[in-house]
Amino acid sequence: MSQQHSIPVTLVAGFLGAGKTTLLNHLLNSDHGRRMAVMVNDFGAINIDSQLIVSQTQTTVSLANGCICCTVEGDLIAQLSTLLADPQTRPEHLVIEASGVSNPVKIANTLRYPQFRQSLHIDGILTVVDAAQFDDLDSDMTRLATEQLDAADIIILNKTDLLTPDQRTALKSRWLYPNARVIESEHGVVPLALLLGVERKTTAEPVSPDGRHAPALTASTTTFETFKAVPHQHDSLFDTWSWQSDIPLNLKALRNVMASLPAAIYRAKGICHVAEARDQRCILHLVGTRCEITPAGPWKGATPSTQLIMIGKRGAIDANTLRTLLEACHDEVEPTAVIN
Ligand SMILES: Nc1nc2c(ncn2[C@@H]2O[C@H](COP(=O)(O)OP(=O)(O)OP(=O)(O)O)[C@@H](O)[C@H]2O)c(=O)[nH]1
Repeated sequence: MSQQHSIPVTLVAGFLGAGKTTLLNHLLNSDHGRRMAVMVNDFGAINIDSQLIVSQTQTTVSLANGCICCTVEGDLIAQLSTLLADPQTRPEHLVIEASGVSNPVKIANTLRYPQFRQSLHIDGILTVVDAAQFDDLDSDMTRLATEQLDAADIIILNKTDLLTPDQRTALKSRWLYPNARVIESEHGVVPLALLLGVERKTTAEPVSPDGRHAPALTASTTTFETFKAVPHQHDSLFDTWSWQSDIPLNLKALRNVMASLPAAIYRAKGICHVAEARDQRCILHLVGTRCEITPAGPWKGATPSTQLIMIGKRGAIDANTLRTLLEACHDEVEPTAVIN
Protein backbone atom coordinates (compact mmCIF):
# COMPACT_ATOMS: atom_id res chain seq x y z
CA MET A 1 0.00 0.00 0.00
CA SER A 2 1.40 3.40 -0.89
CA GLN A 3 1.84 6.30 1.50
CA GLN A 4 -0.99 8.20 -0.17
CA HIS A 5 -3.41 5.49 1.00
CA SER A 6 -2.21 5.58 4.56
CA ILE A 7 -4.70 6.90 7.09
CA PRO A 8 -3.98 10.27 8.69
CA VAL A 9 -4.04 10.18 12.48
CA THR A 10 -4.70 13.19 14.67
CA LEU A 11 -3.48 12.85 18.25
CA VAL A 12 -5.29 14.96 20.83
CA ALA A 13 -3.28 15.35 24.02
CA GLY A 14 -3.26 17.67 27.01
CA PHE A 15 -3.37 17.59 30.78
CA LEU A 16 -6.33 16.24 32.79
CA GLY A 17 -9.49 18.21 32.16
CA ALA A 18 -7.95 20.60 29.63
CA GLY A 19 -10.85 20.12 27.20
CA LYS A 20 -9.78 17.26 24.90
CA THR A 21 -13.16 15.52 24.76
CA THR A 22 -14.87 18.89 24.30
CA LEU A 23 -12.61 19.58 21.32
CA LEU A 24 -13.20 16.08 19.97
CA ASN A 25 -16.96 16.55 20.15
CA HIS A 26 -16.66 19.82 18.28
CA LEU A 27 -14.51 18.18 15.63
CA LEU A 28 -16.80 15.16 15.19
CA ASN A 29 -19.89 17.33 14.92
CA SER A 30 -18.28 19.57 12.31
CA ASP A 31 -18.83 18.98 8.62
CA HIS A 32 -15.64 16.93 8.16
CA GLY A 33 -17.04 14.72 5.38
CA ARG A 34 -14.83 11.73 6.23
CA ARG A 35 -15.38 8.26 7.62
CA MET A 36 -13.94 8.86 11.06
CA ALA A 37 -12.80 6.53 13.79
CA VAL A 38 -11.92 7.72 17.26
CA MET A 39 -10.02 6.04 20.04
CA VAL A 40 -10.46 7.40 23.52
CA ASN A 41 -8.30 6.49 26.47
CA ASP A 42 -9.44 6.64 30.06
CA PHE A 43 -6.75 6.42 32.67
CA GLY A 44 -9.36 5.20 35.17
CA ALA A 45 -10.99 1.78 35.23
CA ILE A 46 -14.33 2.84 33.70
CA ASN A 47 -14.96 3.95 30.12
CA ILE A 48 -16.24 7.45 30.78
CA ASP A 49 -14.86 9.31 27.77
CA SER A 50 -16.58 7.11 25.21
CA GLN A 51 -19.87 7.92 26.95
CA LEU A 52 -19.15 11.64 26.72
CA ILE A 53 -18.78 11.60 22.94
CA VAL A 54 -22.01 13.00 21.59
CA SER A 55 -21.61 12.12 17.90
CA GLN A 56 -22.63 8.59 16.88
CA THR A 57 -21.53 8.75 13.26
CA GLN A 58 -18.05 7.33 13.75
CA THR A 59 -16.50 4.12 15.01
CA THR A 60 -15.53 4.65 18.64
CA VAL A 61 -12.99 2.45 20.38
CA SER A 62 -12.39 2.77 24.09
CA LEU A 63 -9.11 1.99 25.85
CA ALA A 64 -9.53 2.21 29.61
CA ASN A 65 -7.75 1.32 32.83
CA GLY A 66 -4.34 2.74 32.06
CA CYS A 67 -2.34 5.20 30.09
CA ILE A 68 -2.42 4.69 26.31
CA CYS A 69 1.30 5.31 25.94
CA CYS A 70 2.29 2.80 28.64
CA THR A 71 0.02 0.33 30.45
CA VAL A 72 -2.53 -0.11 27.66
CA GLU A 73 -0.15 0.25 24.74
CA GLY A 74 -0.74 -3.44 23.93
CA ASP A 75 -4.48 -2.76 23.67
CA LEU A 76 -3.78 0.19 21.39
CA ILE A 77 -1.79 -2.04 19.05
CA ALA A 78 -4.50 -4.72 19.04
CA GLN A 79 -7.32 -2.22 18.44
CA LEU A 80 -5.42 -0.48 15.65
CA SER A 81 -4.80 -3.82 13.96
CA THR A 82 -8.51 -4.69 14.16
CA LEU A 83 -9.54 -1.29 12.83
CA LEU A 84 -7.23 -1.56 9.84
CA ALA A 85 -7.98 -5.18 9.01
CA ASP A 86 -11.56 -4.76 7.80
CA PRO A 87 -11.98 -2.72 4.61
CA GLN A 88 -15.62 -2.07 5.62
CA THR A 89 -14.65 -0.29 8.84
CA ARG A 90 -11.28 1.07 7.77
CA PRO A 91 -11.55 4.81 8.52
CA GLU A 92 -10.48 7.67 6.28
CA HIS A 93 -9.23 9.55 9.34
CA LEU A 94 -8.41 8.40 12.85
CA VAL A 95 -8.45 10.63 15.91
CA ILE A 96 -6.84 9.36 19.12
CA GLU A 97 -7.63 11.16 22.36
CA ALA A 98 -4.93 10.37 24.88
CA SER A 99 -5.62 10.34 28.59
CA GLY A 100 -4.58 13.49 30.44
CA VAL A 101 -1.47 11.77 31.80
CA SER A 102 -0.14 10.49 28.45
CA ASN A 103 2.88 11.61 26.51
CA PRO A 104 1.88 11.96 22.84
CA VAL A 105 5.43 11.25 21.69
CA LYS A 106 5.13 7.68 22.99
CA ILE A 107 1.83 7.18 21.16
CA ALA A 108 3.39 8.59 18.00
CA ASN A 109 6.19 6.05 18.37
CA THR A 110 3.66 3.20 18.57
CA LEU A 111 2.10 4.39 15.33
CA ARG A 112 5.51 4.08 13.69
CA TYR A 113 5.93 0.40 14.47
CA PRO A 114 6.64 -1.58 11.31
CA GLN A 115 3.14 -3.10 11.13
CA PHE A 116 1.56 0.36 10.91
CA ARG A 117 4.19 2.24 8.95
CA GLN A 118 2.51 1.77 5.58
CA SER A 119 -1.07 2.14 6.77
CA LEU A 120 -0.99 5.07 9.24
CA HIS A 121 0.74 8.40 9.44
CA ILE A 122 0.48 11.18 11.97
CA ASP A 123 -1.32 14.16 10.56
CA GLY A 124 -0.84 16.30 13.63
CA ILE A 125 -0.49 16.40 17.40
CA LEU A 126 -2.93 18.82 19.01
CA THR A 127 -2.20 19.63 22.62
CA VAL A 128 -5.05 21.22 24.55
CA VAL A 129 -4.19 23.49 27.47
CA ASP A 130 -6.48 24.70 30.24
CA ALA A 131 -5.46 28.36 30.14
CA ALA A 132 -7.04 29.00 33.53
CA GLN A 133 -5.33 26.11 35.31
CA PHE A 134 -1.88 25.84 33.78
CA ASP A 135 -0.20 28.13 36.29
CA ASP A 136 -1.77 26.29 39.24
CA LEU A 137 -0.13 22.95 38.46
CA ASP A 138 2.62 21.80 40.79
CA SER A 139 6.11 21.12 39.45
CA ASP A 140 5.62 17.41 38.59
CA MET A 141 2.39 18.17 36.78
CA THR A 142 3.91 21.15 35.02
CA ARG A 143 6.69 18.86 33.77
CA LEU A 144 4.14 16.43 32.34
CA ALA A 145 2.04 19.22 30.82
CA THR A 146 5.21 20.67 29.29
CA GLU A 147 6.11 17.28 27.74
CA GLN A 148 2.70 17.30 26.12
CA LEU A 149 3.27 20.83 24.85
CA ASP A 150 6.72 20.04 23.50
CA ALA A 151 5.21 17.38 21.25
CA ALA A 152 2.54 19.65 19.80
CA ASP A 153 2.15 20.81 16.23
CA ILE A 154 -0.77 22.91 17.35
CA ILE A 155 -1.42 24.15 20.87
CA ILE A 156 -5.05 24.84 21.66
CA LEU A 157 -5.08 27.39 24.45
CA ASN A 158 -8.55 26.51 25.72
CA LYS A 159 -10.87 27.97 28.39
CA THR A 160 -9.86 31.52 27.59
CA ASP A 161 -13.37 32.54 28.70
CA LEU A 162 -12.18 31.97 32.29
CA LEU A 163 -9.42 34.60 32.02
CA THR A 164 -9.65 38.36 32.38
CA PRO A 165 -8.30 40.38 29.42
CA ASP A 166 -5.16 41.17 31.47
CA GLN A 167 -4.59 37.52 32.31
CA ARG A 168 -4.98 36.65 28.64
CA THR A 169 -2.41 39.20 27.58
CA ALA A 170 0.05 38.08 30.27
CA LEU A 171 -0.36 34.41 29.38
CA LYS A 172 0.03 35.00 25.65
CA SER A 173 3.19 37.01 26.14
CA ARG A 174 4.80 33.98 27.84
CA TRP A 175 3.76 31.49 25.16
CA LEU A 176 6.79 31.10 23.00
CA TYR A 177 6.56 27.73 21.32
CA PRO A 178 8.41 28.35 18.07
CA ASN A 179 7.59 24.94 16.55
CA ALA A 180 3.88 25.05 17.23
CA ARG A 181 1.01 27.24 16.24
CA VAL A 182 -0.99 28.51 19.23
CA ILE A 183 -4.74 28.89 18.78
CA GLU A 184 -7.01 30.29 21.48
CA SER A 185 -10.36 28.64 22.01
CA GLU A 186 -13.45 28.51 24.17
CA HIS A 187 -15.05 25.09 24.56
CA GLY A 188 -12.76 23.65 21.91
CA VAL A 189 -14.35 25.63 19.10
CA VAL A 190 -11.59 25.77 16.51
CA PRO A 191 -12.10 25.85 12.73
CA LEU A 192 -11.92 22.32 11.36
CA ALA A 193 -9.42 23.35 8.68
CA LEU A 194 -6.92 24.15 11.44
CA LEU A 195 -7.32 20.77 13.14
CA LEU A 196 -7.23 18.31 10.24
CA GLY A 197 -4.75 18.26 7.37
CA VAL A 198 -1.85 19.51 9.51
CA GLU A 199 0.60 17.18 7.70
CA ARG A 200 3.38 17.23 10.24
CA LYS A 201 6.88 16.19 9.29
CA THR A 202 8.69 13.89 11.69
CA THR A 203 11.68 11.58 11.68
CA ALA A 204 11.46 10.03 15.15
CA GLU A 205 12.32 6.33 15.34
CA PRO A 206 10.01 3.72 16.85
CA VAL A 207 10.58 2.17 20.25
CA SER A 208 9.77 -1.42 21.28
CA PRO A 209 6.25 -2.29 22.42
CA ASP A 210 5.85 -3.92 25.84
CA GLY A 211 2.45 -5.44 25.00
CA ARG A 212 1.05 -5.39 28.54
CA HIS A 213 -2.71 -5.73 28.89
CA ALA A 214 -5.06 -4.27 31.46
CA PRO A 215 -7.95 -6.28 32.96
CA ALA A 216 -11.52 -5.43 31.94
CA LEU A 217 -13.95 -4.09 34.53
CA THR A 218 -17.18 -5.99 35.07
CA ALA A 219 -20.53 -4.28 35.73
CA SER A 220 -21.66 -3.63 39.29
CA THR A 221 -24.97 -4.29 40.95
CA THR A 222 -25.04 -1.83 43.82
CA THR A 223 -21.63 -0.29 44.37
CA PHE A 224 -18.27 -1.17 42.93
CA GLU A 225 -14.90 0.47 43.16
CA THR A 226 -11.35 0.03 42.01
CA PHE A 227 -8.19 1.60 43.32
CA LYS A 228 -4.91 1.50 41.56
CA ALA A 229 -1.44 2.98 41.71
CA VAL A 230 -0.16 2.55 38.18
CA PRO A 231 3.52 1.71 37.81
CA HIS A 232 5.11 3.73 35.04
CA GLN A 233 6.96 6.94 34.73
CA HIS A 234 3.92 9.22 34.22
CA ASP A 235 1.25 7.49 36.12
CA SER A 236 3.62 6.66 38.97
CA LEU A 237 2.74 10.27 39.75
CA PHE A 238 -0.97 9.49 39.94
CA ASP A 239 -3.53 7.32 41.68
CA THR A 240 -6.91 6.64 40.20
CA TRP A 241 -10.04 5.43 41.95
CA SER A 242 -13.43 4.57 40.56
CA TRP A 243 -16.80 4.03 42.15
CA GLN A 244 -20.14 2.83 40.88
CA SER A 245 -23.57 2.78 42.46
CA ASP A 246 -27.12 2.02 41.35
CA ILE A 247 -28.64 4.08 44.18
CA PRO A 248 -29.54 7.68 43.23
CA LEU A 249 -27.44 10.43 44.78
CA ASN A 250 -28.60 13.61 46.43
CA LEU A 251 -27.37 16.42 44.21
CA LYS A 252 -26.58 18.92 46.94
CA ALA A 253 -24.69 16.32 48.96
CA LEU A 254 -22.74 15.30 45.85
CA ARG A 255 -21.79 18.91 45.10
CA ASN A 256 -20.64 19.31 48.72
CA VAL A 257 -18.45 16.21 48.44
CA MET A 258 -16.87 17.55 45.24
CA ALA A 259 -16.24 20.92 46.89
CA SER A 260 -14.57 19.24 49.86
CA LEU A 261 -12.02 17.19 47.91
CA PRO A 262 -8.33 17.93 48.47
CA ALA A 263 -6.60 20.03 45.80
CA ALA A 264 -4.36 17.09 44.93
CA ILE A 265 -7.39 15.30 43.44
CA TYR A 266 -7.07 17.03 40.08
CA ARG A 267 -9.89 15.43 38.20
CA ALA A 268 -13.22 13.69 38.72
CA LYS A 269 -15.63 12.80 35.98
CA GLY A 270 -18.52 10.53 35.44
CA ILE A 271 -22.13 9.82 34.70
CA CYS A 272 -24.41 10.39 37.69
CA HIS A 273 -27.77 9.01 38.72
CA VAL A 274 -29.13 11.98 40.64
CA ALA A 275 -32.26 11.79 42.81
CA GLU A 276 -33.48 15.20 41.65
CA ALA A 277 -33.35 14.14 37.98
CA ARG A 278 -33.89 10.37 37.97
CA ASP A 279 -34.90 10.23 34.32
CA GLN A 280 -31.73 11.99 33.12
CA ARG A 281 -28.09 11.08 32.89
CA CYS A 282 -26.13 13.85 34.58
CA ILE A 283 -22.52 14.46 33.62
CA LEU A 284 -20.09 15.39 36.37
CA HIS A 285 -16.81 17.19 35.72
CA LEU A 286 -14.42 18.36 38.40
CA VAL A 287 -11.26 20.08 37.15
CA GLY A 288 -9.23 21.62 39.94
CA THR A 289 -11.82 23.49 41.99
CA ARG A 290 -14.39 23.90 39.19
CA CYS A 291 -17.26 21.44 39.33
CA GLU A 292 -20.10 21.04 36.81
CA ILE A 293 -22.97 18.60 37.16
CA THR A 294 -25.29 18.95 34.19
CA PRO A 295 -28.24 16.98 32.83
CA ALA A 296 -27.43 15.29 29.53
CA GLY A 297 -30.61 13.65 28.31
CA PRO A 298 -32.50 10.45 29.07
CA TRP A 299 -30.95 7.10 29.91
CA LYS A 300 -32.27 5.60 26.66
CA GLY A 301 -32.81 2.12 28.04
CA ALA A 302 -29.60 1.99 30.09
CA THR A 303 -30.01 1.13 33.77
CA PRO A 304 -29.57 4.37 35.73
CA SER A 305 -26.39 4.25 37.75
CA THR A 306 -23.50 6.42 38.84
CA GLN A 307 -20.02 5.78 37.44
CA LEU A 308 -17.32 8.07 38.76
CA ILE A 309 -13.58 8.18 38.43
CA MET A 310 -11.13 10.36 40.31
CA ILE A 311 -7.50 11.01 39.49
CA GLY A 312 -5.10 12.57 41.95
CA LYS A 313 -1.49 12.92 42.85
CA ARG A 314 0.03 9.70 44.19
CA GLY A 315 -1.13 9.31 47.79
CA ALA A 316 -3.90 11.92 47.59
CA ILE A 317 -6.79 9.48 47.19
CA ASP A 318 -8.12 8.08 50.44
CA ALA A 319 -10.47 5.40 49.12
CA ASN A 320 -12.14 4.69 52.48
CA THR A 321 -12.99 8.32 53.07
CA LEU A 322 -14.22 8.85 49.51
CA ARG A 323 -16.40 5.75 49.67
CA THR A 324 -17.91 6.88 52.97
CA LEU A 325 -18.55 10.39 51.63
CA LEU A 326 -20.18 9.16 48.43
CA GLU A 327 -22.28 6.50 50.15
CA ALA A 328 -23.57 9.25 52.43
CA CYS A 329 -24.97 10.90 49.26
CA HIS A 330 -27.26 7.92 48.59
CA ASP A 331 -30.82 9.18 48.46
CA GLU A 332 -33.71 6.70 48.44
CA VAL A 333 -36.33 9.40 49.03
CA GLU A 334 -38.45 10.64 46.11
CA PRO A 335 -37.22 14.01 44.80
CA THR A 336 -38.67 17.32 45.93
CA ALA A 337 -36.47 19.62 43.85
CA VAL A 338 -35.64 19.70 40.15
CA ILE A 339 -32.13 20.03 38.78
CA ASN A 340 -31.41 23.05 36.61
N1 LIG B 1 -15.31 27.38 31.01
C1 LIG B 1 -14.88 26.47 30.12
N2 LIG B 1 -15.00 25.17 30.39
C2 LIG B 1 -14.57 24.29 29.46
C3 LIG B 1 -13.99 24.70 28.24
N3 LIG B 1 -13.65 23.59 27.53
C4 LIG B 1 -14.01 22.53 28.29
N4 LIG B 1 -14.56 22.94 29.46
C5 LIG B 1 -15.04 22.12 30.58
O1 LIG B 1 -13.91 21.46 31.16
C6 LIG B 1 -14.30 20.19 31.69
C7 LIG B 1 -13.37 19.12 31.17
O2 LIG B 1 -13.53 19.04 29.76
P1 LIG B 1 -13.13 17.72 28.96
O3 LIG B 1 -13.31 18.03 27.51
O4 LIG B 1 -13.83 16.54 29.50
O5 LIG B 1 -11.59 17.63 29.33
P2 LIG B 1 -10.58 16.44 28.94
O6 LIG B 1 -9.28 17.07 28.62
O7 LIG B 1 -11.17 15.57 27.90
O8 LIG B 1 -10.50 15.68 30.32
P3 LIG B 1 -9.69 14.29 30.63
O9 LIG B 1 -9.90 13.40 29.45
O10 LIG B 1 -10.31 13.78 31.85
O11 LIG B 1 -8.27 14.63 30.83
C8 LIG B 1 -15.76 20.03 31.30
O12 LIG B 1 -16.55 20.43 32.41
C9 LIG B 1 -15.95 20.98 30.13
O13 LIG B 1 -17.28 21.44 30.00
C10 LIG B 1 -13.86 26.11 27.99
O14 LIG B 1 -13.34 26.57 26.96
N5 LIG B 1 -14.32 26.94 28.97
